[in-house]
Amino acid sequence: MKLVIVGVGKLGLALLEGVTARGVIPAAQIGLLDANAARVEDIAARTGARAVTRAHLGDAERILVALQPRVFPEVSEWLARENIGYISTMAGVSVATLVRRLGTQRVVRVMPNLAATIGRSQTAITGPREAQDAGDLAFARDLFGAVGDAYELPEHLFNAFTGMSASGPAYVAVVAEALADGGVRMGLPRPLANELAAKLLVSTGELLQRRAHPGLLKDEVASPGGTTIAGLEALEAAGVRGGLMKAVIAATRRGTELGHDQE
Ligand SMILES: NC(=O)C1=CN([C@@H]2O[C@H](COP(=O)(O)OP(=O)(O)OC[C@H]3O[C@@H](n4cnc5c(N)ncnc54)[C@H](OP(=O)(O)O)[C@@H]3O)[C@@H](O)[C@H]2O)C=CC1
Ligand SMILES: O=C(O)[C@@H]1CCC=N1
Repeated sequence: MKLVIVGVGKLGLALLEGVTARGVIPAAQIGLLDANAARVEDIAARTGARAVTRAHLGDAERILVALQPRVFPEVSEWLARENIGYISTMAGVSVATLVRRLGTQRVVRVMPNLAATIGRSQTAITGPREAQDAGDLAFARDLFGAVGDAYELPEHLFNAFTGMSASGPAYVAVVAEALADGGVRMGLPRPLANELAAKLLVSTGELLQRRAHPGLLKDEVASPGGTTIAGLEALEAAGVRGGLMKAVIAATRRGTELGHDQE
């Protein structure tokens, strides 16, 4: 097997779907291992990947660890194998901790996001020299490059990347929900409001990619004395900018805490 995914939860499944949809690795060469065996059997039947047990782990070329950080100390006791490269998506868990608990330098720390499922993840990647020499870093670059954009990032920036980009879909979903709530408050039917909110985020994202600065788009929309500037005034009064900045700061700090917990 080219890859075994250990922990087929929300992210593990998103990666599996993204990878198999793009044919990066044939589904039959991907193993799946999770605490919930029935769920994995289901996913295996649906995707063509193989449900495996701990006994199969030695057959893997590489293992992708997509577990919650809190279970890693216990799982690492049976996960460690010789001659296997590991790729970890666990928030906060450092390369040093991975190396110590897995007993190998062949570790790659990555931080994708749920958009992997549609091939639009932004994934940070780092790893030590041994992971580079063994081809593990190149493997991760190819894998995550196939399900979005891969960025090699110094490890000291990983928690900031996590707090902004990996947690980001949740913040943006809250923005979408709140916009739709505003529309409903002003009389729009809920299905229409939800659809408009989702489309606004997609179209605005595409417009932003064409402009040098988000402020330019904001200025083009806001007419003097018009509706938008009145809305923007309300946003500033509610402290929305500071709130979003604080969300990234809090999530980054939480990443640091999670890392200390698993050392
Ligand atoms: N969700 C996201 O958007 C992102 C998550 N991450 C990181 O990826 C990791 C996974 O996140 P996410 O997918 O959301 O988490 P989930 O809780 O959805 O997935 C973890 C999976 O691991 C399973 N599991 C728990 N204990 C064991 C065990 N002992 N052996 C095998 N499987 C086990 C869980 O089963 P059960 O539910 O039955 O306990 C679950 O299916 C986390 O470390 C997170 O920090 C990184 C980027 C984005
Ligand atoms: O909330 C979390 O801890 C994980 C890491 C980034 C996104 N989800």
